[in-house]
Amino acid sequence: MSRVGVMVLGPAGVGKSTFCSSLLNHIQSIGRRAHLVNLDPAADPGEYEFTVDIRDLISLEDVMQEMSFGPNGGLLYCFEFLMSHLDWLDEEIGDYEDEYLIFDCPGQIELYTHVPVLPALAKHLSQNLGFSMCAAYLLEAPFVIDRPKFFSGVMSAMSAMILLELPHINVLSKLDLIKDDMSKQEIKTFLTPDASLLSGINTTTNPKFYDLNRALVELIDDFGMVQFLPLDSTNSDSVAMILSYIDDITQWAEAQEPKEPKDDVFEEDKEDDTAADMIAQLINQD
Ligand SMILES: Nc1nc2c(ncn2[C@@H]2O[C@H](COP(=O)(O)OP(=O)(O)OP(=O)(O)O)[C@@H](O)[C@H]2O)c(=O)[nH]1
Ligand SMILES: [Mg+2]
Repeated sequence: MSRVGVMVLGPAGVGKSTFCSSLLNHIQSIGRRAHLVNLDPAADPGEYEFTVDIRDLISLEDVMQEMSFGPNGGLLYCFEFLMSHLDWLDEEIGDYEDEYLIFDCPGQIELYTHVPVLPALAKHLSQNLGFSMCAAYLLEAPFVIDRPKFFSGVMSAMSAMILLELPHINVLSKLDLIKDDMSKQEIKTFLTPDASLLSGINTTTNPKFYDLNRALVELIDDFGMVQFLPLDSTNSDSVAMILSYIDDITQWAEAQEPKEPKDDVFEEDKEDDTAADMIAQLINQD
């Protein structure tokens, strides 16, 4: 028996809620159980059907009206309020077993870079409620194909990875919007960033930043943990491929009924092939 929690993170508008909904639909379509948990106190009312919704506890609109906070201060207040009412969350989450809970998070970047509320929440879910937690950090492809923006996105992804200390995948969303306009090789450079990015970024920045560019590229290369999975939320195969990675890092399969060792090996090989095929197909590779 196990329960998995996926925190879907990333800057504003990158496609988090769309991905959460596509992931939910896909998990349900393959006969598994999943639920959406909304952690965005400013989400549009009625856009998606959430099983658990922070707006039932506190909404940003009320906080801004009653406490005279602005949107960012109000959001932090909402999270602090949630952290001091975790018994509410525990009760709402209940006793789901063998299920996925998909946490749709707000797009305010400070939540992933230096405010410690999300790490504290993730810790509560894993240590006190027994969730196998992971993070999916989204950056949108049309934004990050501009090299300097790609670097700022990668730094924010690394920052979330370090702050949250969770098993982590990075996702390059909205790939459908760029894949016809870029070469396969270029897209691959963004999916698996390495030292070859340096020449690309130097052509678009002032020479006085070359040393900084080199230091950043070396940091990303040395860190060696930044890779992106391609996502087109309208393509169910793409969502299936990302789910196979989430299953892997949360050890979903291991927690299910034991299988014959021979079957296990076969299934693992098959899954790896499917993921590699899918990535190649999404970036139009042979
Ligand atoms: N073409 C394309 N558009 C997408 C994709 N995913 C999301 N979008 C669009 O991008 C816009 C923002 O999507 P959301 O899912 O609301 O993004 P979000 O990250 O939840 O936004 P915030 O919660 O405001 O931070 C919407 O218009 C979506 O339809 C995708 O894979 N491809
Ligand atoms: Mg959203």
